[in-house]
Amino acid sequence: MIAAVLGSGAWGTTFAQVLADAGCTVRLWGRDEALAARITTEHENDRYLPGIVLSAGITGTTDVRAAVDDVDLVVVAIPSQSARATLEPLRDLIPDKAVAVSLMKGVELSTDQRMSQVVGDALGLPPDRVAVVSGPNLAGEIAQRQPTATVVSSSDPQTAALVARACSSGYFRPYTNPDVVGVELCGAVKNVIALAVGMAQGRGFGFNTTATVITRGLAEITRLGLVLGADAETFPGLAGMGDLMATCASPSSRNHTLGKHIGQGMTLDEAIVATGGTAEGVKSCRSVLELARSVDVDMPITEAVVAVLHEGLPVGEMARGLLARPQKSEKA
Ligand SMILES: NC(=O)c1ccc[n+]([C@@H]2O[C@H](COP(=O)([O-])OP(=O)(O)OC[C@H]3O[C@@H](n4cnc5c(N)ncnc54)[C@H](O)[C@@H]3O)[C@@H](O)[C@H]2O)c1
Ligand SMILES: O=P(O)(O)OC[C@H](O)CO
Repeated sequence: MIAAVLGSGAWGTTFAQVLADAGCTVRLWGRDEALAARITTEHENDRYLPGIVLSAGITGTTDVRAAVDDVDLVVVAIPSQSARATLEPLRDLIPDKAVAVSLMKGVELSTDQRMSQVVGDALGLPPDRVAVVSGPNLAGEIAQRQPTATVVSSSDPQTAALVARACSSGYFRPYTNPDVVGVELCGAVKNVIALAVGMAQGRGFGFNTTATVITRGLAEITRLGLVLGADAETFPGLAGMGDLMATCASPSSRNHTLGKHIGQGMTLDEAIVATGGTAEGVKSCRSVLELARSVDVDMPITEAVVAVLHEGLPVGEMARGLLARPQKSEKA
């Protein structure tokens, strides 16, 4: 199979490597010409994955037309809020046989759409030609070929199976799941929960607080997902609990790290610079909250993250506010 990966950041480059190791010919598109040349000739992406020797089966390019010519897979790994504008000009260039794959974990501001919806809209593809990949997939570990599993989801089982075959290797094990809504919401909202965990840890709180935020975070992801038609079995799976555990535990998670900087007293601008890379939850917390409000779902942790990052709530007030809410049943 021939794959074009759009976005030569940490995850796009790592997934290009996964595809190459699984036997695909991979064209990795990015905007930086010097970096694209180094990917092709030196087999390295020193900006995002320093120290990793990339497979010789990956060619870097800045020519998006050439990248998608006659491909079987168009894989998208750019920040969620930039996806639509980047993809729309490619609408007439996607081969009839090709399937699009979103690696992004966000919700679009202004439309509140999940990224598979944005990709389908922007490229003019029906849902059965779009898949998503989401799970406990920290790029730095996978780039070192450490073993992990993931979830490939599409409304069309054949599309999911095709993408799973394309990325399956000795260290990367995809499971398929038809619940696109659940898989994508898990990926987007766990970033918001990881921000909250980071904030708590930055304030000096310990494991009980971390476990509380993760567990109640999963409860709020589940509440939103079920109202939007997701399958309850997705949430304790790899895309749900699996990814929450990885992102909330790892110091290499950008969302977790950014939250920690905020907890330690940085402003949002300072924390973005200190973190580097894309922390999707910073923007998606707003669209997730909007989505939740549109279907009348209570998401107190998400609401608190929005209040701290975008509405001036002092981070020291966050725990007090969450714990002062009225008593309720754990199952409500
Ligand atoms: N890094 C991970 O471990 C990881 C794992 C799974 C999913 N993801 C998701 O993958 C997506 C991409 O994350 P990443 O880690 O690769 O981010 P990154 O910050 O490492 O790289 C982003 C890439 O997108 C490019 N880019 C930025 N704005 C652009 C624009 N307007 N048009 C075109 N290209 C643009 C950047 O130059 C860079 O190459 C995010 O949605 C993230 O949540 C990341
Ligand atoms: O570094 P983060 O916080 O974007 O998380 C990376 C992946 O989504 C973990 O699965």
